[in-house]
Amino acid sequence: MTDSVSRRPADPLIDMRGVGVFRSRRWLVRGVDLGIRPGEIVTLIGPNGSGKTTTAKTAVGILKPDAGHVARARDLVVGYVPQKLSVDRSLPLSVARMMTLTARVTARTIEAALDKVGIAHLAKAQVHDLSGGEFQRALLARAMLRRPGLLVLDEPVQGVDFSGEIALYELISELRDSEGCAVLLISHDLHVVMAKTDRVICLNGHVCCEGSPSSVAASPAYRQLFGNRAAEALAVYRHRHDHTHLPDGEISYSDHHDHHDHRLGDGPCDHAHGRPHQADEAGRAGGDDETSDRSMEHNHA
Ligand SMILES: Nc1ncnc2c1ncn2[C@@H]1O[C@H](COP(=O)(O)OP(=O)(O)OP(=O)(O)O)[C@@H](O)[C@H]1O
Repeated sequence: MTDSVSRRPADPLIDMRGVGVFRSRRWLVRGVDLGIRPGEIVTLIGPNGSGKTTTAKTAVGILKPDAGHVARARDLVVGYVPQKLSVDRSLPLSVARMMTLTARVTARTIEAALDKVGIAHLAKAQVHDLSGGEFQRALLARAMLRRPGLLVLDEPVQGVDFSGEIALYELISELRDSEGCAVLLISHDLHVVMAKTDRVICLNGHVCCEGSPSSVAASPAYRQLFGNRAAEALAVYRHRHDHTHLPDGEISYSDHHDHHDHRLGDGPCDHAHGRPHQADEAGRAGGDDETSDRSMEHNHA
């Protein structure tokens, strides 16, 4: 069920409760709670196929949930940059022209939008000549033309090298500040993206855990993994995986709770009640740690 609600300033832009998406006789995601407030940067992380794109698409209304409830602010404008884009980069197409494919805008508006993302000088360049980072910036500029209240970026650093990744995340954070939009980011990059993220949600068919990156970045375990230099600029998220994913999408908890109740909230996470794990202020998550194992694989620092 999907609702649209009129919004007071503090209300969430998106509020998903117990959302499930069922396709091809299985739950792609199940029991997902996700809230996005105005101006917030929320990052969805998780392994391939863990349901990040499915969750984001359901959040913005591209997919209809088969269970649960999604409420969206009635006046919400979404700028969505998908993971795969239908722009054929081999066709002759200038950057400025690409900007007009999804919106009727003046040359001046295009120039201003490209300027905001630092590629005003590339307006006449061919899309197929752009570097990975420049292309992502052009896509960002295009999405911003709608003046979105929520910018959704599915893997925005594809084809971008490590220093380009950092610059792009910085740009996303600057855009949030200058344009006042919330951002929903999807990323594999556990370590880089989180320095610019307010809240991280780890997905694996359901919400495994969530928390603030700063609490995690302060963790001694993180410094041990990535070193002090990395800790200053980057952050990683650790969590205790204390449950088993059953084939039917249900979650079995080691503490005998065989159904889950993954409520989003600001308070501490109580695993005894089957809620997603939340790192404490010192970033201690304890237990076995598959997320930080993955983050080690992604560490280019
Ligand atoms: N329409 C569909 N019908 C059946 N299965 C689907 C459909 N869409 C996605 N899936 C499957 O659902 C799972 C979750 O897909 P999704 O794209 O949401 O994952 P993801 O976490 O974004 O993955 P990645 O990091 O690889 O992009 C995958 O196993 C995918 O193959």
